Amino acid sequence: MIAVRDLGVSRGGMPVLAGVQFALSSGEALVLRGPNGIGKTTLLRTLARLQPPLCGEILGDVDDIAYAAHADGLKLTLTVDENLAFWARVFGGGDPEAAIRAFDLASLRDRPAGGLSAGQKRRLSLARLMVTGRRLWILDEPTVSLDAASVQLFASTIRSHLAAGGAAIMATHIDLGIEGRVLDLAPFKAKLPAFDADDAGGFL
Ligand SMILES: Nc1ncnc2c1ncn2[C@@H]1O[C@H](COP(=O)(O)OP(=O)(O)OP(=O)(O)O)[C@@H](O)[C@H]1O
Repeated sequence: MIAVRDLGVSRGGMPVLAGVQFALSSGEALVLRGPNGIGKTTLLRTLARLQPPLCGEILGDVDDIAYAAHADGLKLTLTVDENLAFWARVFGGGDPEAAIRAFDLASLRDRPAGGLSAGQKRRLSLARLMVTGRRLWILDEPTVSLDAASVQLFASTIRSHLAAGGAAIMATHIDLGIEGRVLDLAPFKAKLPAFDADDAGGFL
């Protein structure tokens, strides 16, 4: 569903990761691991084509991708129901009622998203993925703000998505109990360009 060859990514003009390679098929999950600042968000944004790669290739259809960033990206004045209906209309995808059930949102359906708690907003944001109908979910720290029960709802949604032929790439520090591969990004840390003292002129 997606394959990456010799990919280099950058942030703020600086190389962050180099030589990243992997391929992911339908039904598979890939978890990105690595310390703070290694480049998980930068890689996910690049895979979602929100920023261009520094070098290398990303193979796969961008229209397969639904991306959920750190920020929840909700329409704060719309209700839970209206948010899901909006995204279902935009993507022409899945069933909002299934998403409401999967993330236990029935009792919140008439509440404006702006009036939800952080964890409730996160549940709505993840429910949104289901109505996109997209096959490849790219998720940045999806469980932030979720309580233990909501983490289980999320894990079970991911399992169903994989079983239905979807795929997921996510950065998370917690073990979701999902069968999947782990990609440690530490070995792909980009080397900074060598410092040339001659170029520093009279500044040293
Ligand atoms: N807005 C920015 N401008 C410039 N550099 C940035 C910016 N945001 C992040 N960086 C730098 O880019 C590098 C990669 O950051 P990134 O957010 O991708 O890491 P991460 O692995 O997702 O980190 P975390 O686990 O803390 O979320 C880091 O060295 C970081 O300092």
